[in-house]
Amino acid sequence: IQFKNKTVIVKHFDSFGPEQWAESFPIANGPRQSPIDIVPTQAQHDPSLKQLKLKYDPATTKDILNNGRSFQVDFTDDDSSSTLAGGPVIGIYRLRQFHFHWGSSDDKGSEHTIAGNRFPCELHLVHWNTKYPNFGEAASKPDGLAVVGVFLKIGSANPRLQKVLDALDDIRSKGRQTTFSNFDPKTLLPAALDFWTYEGSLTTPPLLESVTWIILKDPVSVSSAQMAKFRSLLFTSEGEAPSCMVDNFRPPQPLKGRKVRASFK
Ligand SMILES: CCCCCCc1ccc(S(N)(=O)=O)cc1
Ligand SMILES: [Zn+2]
Repeated sequence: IQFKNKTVIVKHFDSFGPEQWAESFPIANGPRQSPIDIVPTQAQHDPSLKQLKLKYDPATTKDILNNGRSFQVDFTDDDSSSTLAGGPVIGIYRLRQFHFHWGSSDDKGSEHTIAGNRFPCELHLVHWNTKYPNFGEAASKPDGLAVVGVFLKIGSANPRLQKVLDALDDIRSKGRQTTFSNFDPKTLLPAALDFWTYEGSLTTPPLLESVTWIILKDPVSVSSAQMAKFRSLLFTSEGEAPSCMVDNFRPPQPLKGRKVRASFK
């Protein structure tokens, strides 16, 4: 908030897109920002990368929330019932939440792109390193977070998404939250867990450079009708002039010399 000749200028991230974030978060122009454009021919196959080990317990599902930027399904993370290990990471990372990014039309929406190709939607499964006491602490460490990214491409309706999409009616507006239980995020993943990996950041403020990104090569399907359901959410709270929650993706950022490794040939 700035006071200028007695008028108040209030800046919210939500009403200021990615181009303005650097004003409040200089790290927006940092050396390891996300997302990036992945160029498969320039990724280096690393045979030393381990197999990705994802172990999710549906009983850790806590709730589903519209946070005004996306919607997320939260998981209890006070024990290691739902974890990520192997792949590029050392140690055990606990699942905290998953959320999505999508466009106002099917030709855009993903944050990462593949050789310039955009997908209509991208799923992020957010995990934190158990060498730190909690998510908030981990979020500020260079090896604190690991996010698995999954592309969604237009095709047949995805039955695995339906339980999530059916809950959206209860969380249309910012700040709305409802119970959500017994969900296995593994059902949202493709059959093969081949991935690209690189060191990056959160893709929304505070843009902290604490994320080991693990982007799955194979997309999962979503139908255009299901995409319309995502677009029925609102950025705005009840009582505010409604604004459809669409285009909540940050565009690709400069690679700045980083190497992208592939787990597959
Ligand atoms: C100390 C508070 C940090 C809150 C960080 C919330 C957040 C989580 C994941 C992502 S994303 N899109 O990179 O997966 C962005 C933001
Ligand atoms: Zn995200």
